[in-house]
Amino acid sequence: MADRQNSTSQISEQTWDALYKAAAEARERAYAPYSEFLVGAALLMESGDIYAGGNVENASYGATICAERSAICSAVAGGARRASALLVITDTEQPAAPCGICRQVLSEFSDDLPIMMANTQGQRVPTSLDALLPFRFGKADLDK
Ligand SMILES: O=c1ccn([C@H]2C[C@H](O)[C@@H](CO)O2)c(=O)[nH]1
Ligand SMILES: [Zn+2]
Repeated sequence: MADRQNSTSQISEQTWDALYKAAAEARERAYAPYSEFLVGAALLMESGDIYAGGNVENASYGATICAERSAICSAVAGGARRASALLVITDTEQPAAPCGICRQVLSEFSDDLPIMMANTQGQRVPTSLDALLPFRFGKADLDK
């Protein structure tokens, strides 16, 4: 298993800055009229391209799509598959972590994924998918 604390250091500060900017812009465009909790996410893909997304809520609350999954859908639609880094931004005192559903969806498109949890004040907390989702269920588990 990859280093739980420091996989974010594999990504340059310049790249994290680019991801922060993309995620913050996507957050501004999030559609969250019900919770008014705007979230932005930006993914660096192995291609080098960055894809971002905001949360997209629905009057049928359970149909809501989180920012992280919105970014994944955008990346897949753009032809990208493997993710190298994720930054998530919220307007909270402490940066918030991706929800459980998003952790599972991110797992489909990455091995260990360096993750930066950020807030609009500019705080950044490093973590990784290995730390947030140990003992993952994946494609290999479907082999009978
Ligand atoms: O990691 C998370 C957690 C929540 N949300 C969204 C879903 C919903 O629109 C709002 C409140 O839960 O925040 C995300 O986008 N990502
Ligand atoms: Zn989520």
